[in-house]
Amino acid sequence: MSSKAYRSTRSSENQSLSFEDVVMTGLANDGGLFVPSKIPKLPDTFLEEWKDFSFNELAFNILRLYIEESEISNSELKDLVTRSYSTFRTPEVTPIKKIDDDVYLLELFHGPTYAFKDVALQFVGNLFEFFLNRRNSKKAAGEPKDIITVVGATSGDTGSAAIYGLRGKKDVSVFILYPTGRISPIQEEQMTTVEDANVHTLSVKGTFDDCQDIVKQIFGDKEFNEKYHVGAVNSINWARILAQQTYYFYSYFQLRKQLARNSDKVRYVVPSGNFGDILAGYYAKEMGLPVDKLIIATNENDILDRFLKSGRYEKKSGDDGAVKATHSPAMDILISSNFERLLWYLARDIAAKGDDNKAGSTLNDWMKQLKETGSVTIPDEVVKHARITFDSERVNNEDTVKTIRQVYTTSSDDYVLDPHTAVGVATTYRFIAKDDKADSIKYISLSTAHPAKFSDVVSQALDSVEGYTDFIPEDLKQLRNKEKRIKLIDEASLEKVKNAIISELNF
Ligand SMILES: Cc1ncc(COP(=O)(O)O)c(C=O)c1O
Ligand SMILES: N[C@@H](CCOP(=O)(O)O)C(=O)O
Repeated sequence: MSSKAYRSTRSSENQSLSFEDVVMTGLANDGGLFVPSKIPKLPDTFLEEWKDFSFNELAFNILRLYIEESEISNSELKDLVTRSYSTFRTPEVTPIKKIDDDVYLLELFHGPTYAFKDVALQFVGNLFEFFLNRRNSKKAAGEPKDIITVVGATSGDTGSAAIYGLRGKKDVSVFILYPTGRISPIQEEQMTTVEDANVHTLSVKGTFDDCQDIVKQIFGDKEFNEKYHVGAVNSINWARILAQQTYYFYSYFQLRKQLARNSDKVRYVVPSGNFGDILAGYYAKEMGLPVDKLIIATNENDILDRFLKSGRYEKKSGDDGAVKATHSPAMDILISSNFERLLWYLARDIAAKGDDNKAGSTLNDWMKQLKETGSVTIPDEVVKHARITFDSERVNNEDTVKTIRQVYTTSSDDYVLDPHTAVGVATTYRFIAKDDKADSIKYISLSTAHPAKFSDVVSQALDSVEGYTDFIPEDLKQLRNKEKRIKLIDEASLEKVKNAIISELNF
């Protein structure tokens, strides 16, 4: 099987789907996520040959390993990459920033919506347009055109990044569900002030998990899907995970250049919720990028940290089992959808001894158990295997605030972290405290959003520090003066969301 052919994590039959199929379908109709069963290997010479590549050149080369040339030619792919990253505020797209001798931040917030999601969603927006244009240009006059109705769930950042990636695109409508009152005011303004007629925001009374669940149910609704051609912008869409791999490579080479040596081990620390961002790092490592460890940093919604420590994947948080509202709200998630992709590889390589189809049926059983009982215990040998690559920590609100203050007061340039990034940096410092000093280890901690998006928490951390004044980029400040368009859905109900979508589409 080629690395450019895809299958569902829940299928126990041979499957070989194209990149276009998986991008445009989003979620498999058996409820599984699409994966390339074979992860491509980097060319032997990549460390030397790719080290001076620009962000765009690296992105092109990585994407090429996963997409057939017969689907997207070299010149088309180069054009998609160039257009996607021309919207960033820095030519480096995702620069790294040294905050002390052992810690570097990977700044992923230089795109249009100031969040790491832009790296993938600028590309995904252009991909949807590319595939739709090509399909529609082949239609005879009078034949109905292909359209896509994107339905996404957000805990704050995916929504605006998707909207900015898709606004005004021909034949695309976008519906974004977000939990009422559980996103920051700027995030809400970013999503609801966009005037393009193809953009719709639905504020749903419930949690992010309710919104994500409704989105997945909409994908499973055959009749609705056939009529409206539902598309995904969440990281259930493989193109999101693929595009997020680029910055692991780019940051690795930037670090090597700054250190001017190759001897140190490199670890990535990733503030995690839906497990998409760190999963991109897993692919990069499996492809051959020399990464020592991938470290999951969770807030108090800690399903991932609990899994690595106990082997039990269990949907609960806090004493009452409900999702906690934390200082890093974009990670207030009980079930991490992309974890299923990692479990598939672990099941295939360990429990199913390399058999793709057996891995599909194992995964299906695990996911059924999780749905029916709220938890699943994964076999020991599988968990042990996961621990070779992954480690984890859980960071509470107090430590999040402390870390923002610590980095601001100790950095030479008064550096301000956003609270999600602070969860990662707090985790990084805990690992440094327990490191084996015989080894030289460098940490790249992912900085996933601009602090201005979460100014309440940042103010809580820094208002009492002498000399601190908050900084909000001018374009974000301007949003306050714009009119908001919000449709309230007063219950987390599939029917109510579907009806809202249908009535907006027919308006
Ligand atoms: C700012 C921020 N940091 C971290 C995360 C967690 O990333 P992931 O859901 O890919 O694990 C999110 C949400 O996706 C986010 O918006
Ligand atoms: N934190 C996310 C939640 C959705 O995750 P996704 O990566 O699957 O789109 C957000 O900000 O919306």
